[in-house]
Amino acid sequence: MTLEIKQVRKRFNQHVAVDGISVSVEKGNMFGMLGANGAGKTTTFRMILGLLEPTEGSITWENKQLSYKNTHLIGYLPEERGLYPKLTVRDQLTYLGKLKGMKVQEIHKEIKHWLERFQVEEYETKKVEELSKGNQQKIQFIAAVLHKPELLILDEPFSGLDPVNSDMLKNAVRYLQELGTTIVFSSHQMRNVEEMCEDIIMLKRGKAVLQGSLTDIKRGYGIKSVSIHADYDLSFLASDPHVTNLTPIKNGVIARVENEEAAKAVFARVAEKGFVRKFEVEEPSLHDIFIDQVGGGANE
Ligand SMILES: Nc1ncnc2c1ncn2[C@@H]1O[C@H](COP(=O)(O)OP(=O)(O)OP(=O)(O)O)[C@@H](O)[C@H]1O
Repeated sequence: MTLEIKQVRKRFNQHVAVDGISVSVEKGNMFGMLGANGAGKTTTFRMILGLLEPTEGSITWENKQLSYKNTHLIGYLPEERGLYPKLTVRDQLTYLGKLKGMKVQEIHKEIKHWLERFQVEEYETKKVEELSKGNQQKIQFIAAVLHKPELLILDEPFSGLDPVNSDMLKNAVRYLQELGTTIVFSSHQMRNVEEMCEDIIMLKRGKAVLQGSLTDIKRGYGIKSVSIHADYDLSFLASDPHVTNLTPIKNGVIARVENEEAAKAVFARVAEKGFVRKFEVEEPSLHDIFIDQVGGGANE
């Protein structure tokens, strides 16, 4: 394991923001941290970065205690973006690269590479304040990865980006993962997490309510979504004891059931009524699981 968070608690006066979480992330993995607003994600990131001290527990990177002095190892895209508006993109990135101990020549090589990758070469000599919000976000991302960190922490990296820029950033994150970077990110957009992460933790008021491989979580999660198409009215399923929620769709319904046994019982019922055109049991989406576990707050 590379990043090891063991039984970490963080208390602010009487308020427990993170309540005994343990997380292990292997080298080169992409790990998703989920939770509603105020669940404790940013506090956990700040503890990983050594900006906050855990009240209890430990955080290690390759078995060594992490501290703010390890910043060359870590890249961080904070949730609250902050660049110097009056500086040009090149001066800004050069300044930040120097803080990470990079040589100017190396910094300029990396700046060129990243500006080209993000198709914003023409902004190199522009002031940050002249850039759109989405383009500022790309620059801030570059600032986080310029020094080729081993561990990359991204707090809501895709928020506020249009679909094209969001894909561009996702590809950049995948590219860094291929180079061996360990990546931890938070997102309220469940689809992004489904697309990108192998393992996740879902926090609720500082506690882990779900944790592990995304595939196992989905497979093992009781609730299933059943898509049913038939030529007759399926609204009678709304009162079926096995159906917890029924949504009409074109040509049929989506029924939520607790488990496979319930799905079988529903199938028997609809088959009894007549010909079933489609009966498909799907794993729940991460969005469904989030709503079920955390009770709202996922922005899709
Ligand atoms: N410095 C602080 N002092 C006191 N309370 C704090 C401090 N920082 C965070 N908290 C509290 O800790 C809890 C967790 O906050 P945190 O910012 O970690 O949540 P989050 O999961 O990142 O939320 P969001 O999705 O809104 O960014 C919140 O209740 C917050 O008010």
